[in-house]
Amino acid sequence: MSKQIIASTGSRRLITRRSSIGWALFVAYFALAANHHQFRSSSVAVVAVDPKPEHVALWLSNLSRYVRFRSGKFDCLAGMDGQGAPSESTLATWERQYSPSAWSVRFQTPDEVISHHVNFVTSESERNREALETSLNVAYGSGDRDKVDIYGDDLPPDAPLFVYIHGGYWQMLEKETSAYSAKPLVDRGVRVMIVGYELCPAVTLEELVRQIKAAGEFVLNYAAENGVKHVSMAGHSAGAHLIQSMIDHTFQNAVGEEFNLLKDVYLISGVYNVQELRYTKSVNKDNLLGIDDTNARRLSPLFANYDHLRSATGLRFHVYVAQHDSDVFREMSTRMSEHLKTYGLNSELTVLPNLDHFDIVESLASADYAITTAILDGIVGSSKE
Ligand SMILES: N[C@@H](CC(=O)c1ccccc1NC=O)C(=O)O
Repeated sequence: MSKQIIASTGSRRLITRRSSIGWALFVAYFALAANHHQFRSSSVAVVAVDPKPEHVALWLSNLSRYVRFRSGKFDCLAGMDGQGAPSESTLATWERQYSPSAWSVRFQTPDEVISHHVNFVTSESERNREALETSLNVAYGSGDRDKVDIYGDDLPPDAPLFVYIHGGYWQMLEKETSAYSAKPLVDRGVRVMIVGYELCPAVTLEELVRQIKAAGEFVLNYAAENGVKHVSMAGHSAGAHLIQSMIDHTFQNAVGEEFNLLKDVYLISGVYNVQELRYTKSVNKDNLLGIDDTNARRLSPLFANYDHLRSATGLRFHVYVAQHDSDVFREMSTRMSEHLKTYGLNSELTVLPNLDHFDIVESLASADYAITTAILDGIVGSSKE
């Protein structure tokens, strides 16, 4: 007994020295873990781990960014404001994180994922045009693509309205191939409107946001004129970005009372931060989106103010992301939902298992799919209130 006491007293200095070494190791481990954390949940700041000495400063800056993030003082996802272009390895990470087709586990190659998606959405949309009563190319603006297609036009004029804004990084796809959700909804009494819009680079992203606001005004006017009580709006990927950009303070003011007809917003695998996209060749070759240091943050819904929506009674956000979306996409959705909640808004995040960035919307062609039933439940739920 006394021997043990003597032994422990005698080794106290050693213990103290050991614990300093322990602390040093702990701090070093934490620095690496923080960097690794940023690598994984990379919308915080995607910086690939690189042991070169010039990256030590970057690690330290990432560590401080991580600490600021954990303490709630972090306010910029990319952390790129005023920091210039990313390193080559960081950019390579971003290219992959922002290439949804690289994350699908359904096919061997990203090209196969995309070509399957395009084939699927094209044939489903064609089928729906044949099967359903339509009113096509109803103009909301003067441009060639400033038009909507209406499905289920034989339903009563005041039938609930579902509006869909397709994705494709603001540069691909079109309303004609984006009507795959129509049948299960029309079959249950919901009129479906698929929004067309001009693509980049024919317009800049900034112009496109203005255009989508015109589409939104058109939709809500249409609803008001036809006695529609419930409008739901869904956007996929770039389309979710467009919805979140549309519903700003000016839009709400311009639309007036009719804004309150918008009840449910479905944000599916959305892009909510375009800052890193300034640099990615896969998305923004030759800056086809027209984003730069002056507008990238303003065009990123994650940094937008949604305080005005507190007055929008009964508005609910349903944020969905796929298990097989990339880290950046999952992080963006998580933070979008949290961001909305900070304004006291009703928002719920759902990570859908066994789906990727593409079948998360392809599945809207099925009546028993989680998002399809949520859309229908949202309408039935609202009518009971
Ligand atoms: N080049 C992209 C394509 C893409 O992201 C995409 C394709 C179709 C519909 C939505 C997409 N993503 C965002 O809008 C990819 O690698 O997956």
